[in-house]
Amino acid sequence: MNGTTDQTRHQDRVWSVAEHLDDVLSKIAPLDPIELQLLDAQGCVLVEDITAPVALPPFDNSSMDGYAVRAADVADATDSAPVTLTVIGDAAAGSGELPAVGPGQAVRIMTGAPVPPGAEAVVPVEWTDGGTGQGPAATMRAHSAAPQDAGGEVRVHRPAAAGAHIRARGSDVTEGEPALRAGTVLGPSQIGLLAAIGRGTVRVHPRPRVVVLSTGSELIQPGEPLGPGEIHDSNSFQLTAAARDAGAIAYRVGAVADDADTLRSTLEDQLIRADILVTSGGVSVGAYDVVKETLIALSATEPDGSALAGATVEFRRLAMQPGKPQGFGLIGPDRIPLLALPGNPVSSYVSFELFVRPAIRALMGLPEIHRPTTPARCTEAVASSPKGKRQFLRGSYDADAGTVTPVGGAGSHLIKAMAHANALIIVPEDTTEVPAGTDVDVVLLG
Ligand SMILES: Nc1nc2c(c(=O)[nH]1)N[C@H]1C(S)=C(S)[C@@H](COP(=O)(O)OP(=O)(O)OC[C@H]3O[C@@H](n4cnc5c(N)ncnc54)[C@H](O)[C@@H]3O)O[C@H]1N2
Ligand code: MOO
Repeated sequence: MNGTTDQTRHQDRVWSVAEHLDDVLSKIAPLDPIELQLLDAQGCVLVEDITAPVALPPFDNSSMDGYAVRAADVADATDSAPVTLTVIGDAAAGSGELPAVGPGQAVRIMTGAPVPPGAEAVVPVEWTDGGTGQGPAATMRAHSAAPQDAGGEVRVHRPAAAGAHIRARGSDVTEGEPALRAGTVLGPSQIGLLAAIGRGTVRVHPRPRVVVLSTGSELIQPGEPLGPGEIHDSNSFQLTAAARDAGAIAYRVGAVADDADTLRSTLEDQLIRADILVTSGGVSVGAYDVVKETLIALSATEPDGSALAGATVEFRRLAMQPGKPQGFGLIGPDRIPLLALPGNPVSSYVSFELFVRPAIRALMGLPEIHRPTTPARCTEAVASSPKGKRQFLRGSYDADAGTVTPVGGAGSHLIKAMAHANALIIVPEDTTEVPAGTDVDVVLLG
């Protein structure tokens, strides 16, 4: 295959945003499931149906601090004629051995403690004198200060029907019941349920490991002083943060100089820990666009067992602004997806949001892979938008007002405007201006 001719043919064609996205997603499937500890599985998609091996609650227990009693004993209790019961002991949460409650007896019981045999109801402490003999109590006295309250007598001022203030075994989950279905995204409450039914680990699609690599000989690590012509590497930070935000485990590789050998060896080194590779810069038509040069060369090489030969990365122009030049393909023996994003900071971030984020979420098997889009009234006019390109302008979306206001201009170097925006305003391909007050679609950035 003649790689250069092939690439030239692809460069003649302009791809729509949807075509490029479809191409990326068509080559991505959810990662093979693995067994993870509960907290490591947060945000991941369950791949197994989970059946509860135990009932929840596992035993009848009290929902109040009070006294476990026989219902008939307290049926006639009133403020003016309290019923006096003999306290035969305490049932605290975690109590294993419980005294049996006979006629005329009560067990002092704490919230969550098992209901002792013989008891049918719990009378809250506020409906009793708490063992003090001094009228209705507000609380129990601490066991350390008043150990005698675990015995003696209690006066009950109100009746409690059978079952009152008792949480029945299995009233939440019955043993053998389906607890969670495969496909569930594990949030805090799902993780809580899994823990409650005793699961320590679960099978999920793991979070993808995303390696972010910026390129450019002008790039300096933040914190270091700049020399002539140099700028700080912001893309690798922004993209790594975006990868994390999308749900990935992200690794940031410091900026690689515009040198083919360095780029090749860095890619080789990074492949081992990547489920997806993201590069920024070097994809345009300049004389030092090393990402494009290197990956086209590797894609023109037949697979030969070496780490990078036989890659299938294509470079193409998209009908969008920012983000026109893009590269995408598979690389390495494990056919790792690589997305080569343009270097302009807004271009790389917008490209990430549109193409890399859905790819990460597809690798996780998530049901929702795209950012939500909503209509909004544009408060200001957009004087011009390039014909034939879908433009993504930075915007400030106001959910209460249902409006969006453009932030900064269209320039793909406007880092501050991006940082002050919370949405992308979509100006369709066939729209060249947007009068103030027009309804537009906006992508909500979180
Ligand atoms: N003759 C043409 N020139 C350009 C075209 C074109 O069609 N014809 N396309 C323009 C468009 S659109 C874009 S987008 C850029 C893409 O360029 P590259 O991907 O090759 O990116 P670089 O040249 O490496 O950098 C562009 C710009 O962004 C700055 N940059 C790069 N990396 C970082 C980083 N990690 N952190 C912060 N800033 C970064 C870089 O210094 C440049 O200013 O090409 C246009 N040119
Ligand atoms: O995509 Mo370039 O992204 O228009 O600056």
